[in-house]
Amino acid sequence: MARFLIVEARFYEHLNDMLIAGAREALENAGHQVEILTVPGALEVPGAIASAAESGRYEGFVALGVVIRGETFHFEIVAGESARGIMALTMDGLAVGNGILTVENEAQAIVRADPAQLNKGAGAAEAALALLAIREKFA
Ligand SMILES: Nc1c(NC[C@H](O)[C@H](O)[C@H](O)CO)[nH]c(=O)[nH]c1=O
Ligand SMILES: CC(=O)[C@@H](O)COP(=O)(O)O
Repeated sequence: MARFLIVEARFYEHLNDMLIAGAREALENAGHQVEILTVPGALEVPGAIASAAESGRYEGFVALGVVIRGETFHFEIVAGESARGIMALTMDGLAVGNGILTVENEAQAIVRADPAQLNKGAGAAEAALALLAIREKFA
């Protein structure tokens, strides 16, 4: 049993609830413990994971959120920088699955977040599980 922290950017509540449901189910079905930490937006996710990792309380992390393209360049900043921050944590050796959707519209997000459709929350949880297994293999 490992302890996982889901860090969710609660920018689009209804979409996040679906991502969380998928991720939680995947982790709990695999026998792991899950806690949830909520931050305002995708840009806060990497920093929150970094702070939680310092506590030493968690073996793995799942980043969840939705970034939907608006009218300005802001989309590129939020989507790119959140992914860059999460990748930096991964390269530092943390087991982090990235389930922050970066989409053109809400319809694309629903298909991807819905556990009955593409279930990207579970996909991110499975990625975190895979990285944790690799960490343990080379420990
Ligand atoms: N536009 C979206 C954001 N923007 C907010 C930022 O993530 C951040 O919270 C703010 O700039 C304060 O630092 N966040 C999302 O998760 N999704 C979006 O579509
Ligand atoms: C992440 C975004 O791009 C979005 O929410 C911001 O929208 P806008 O570019 O229309 O200000």
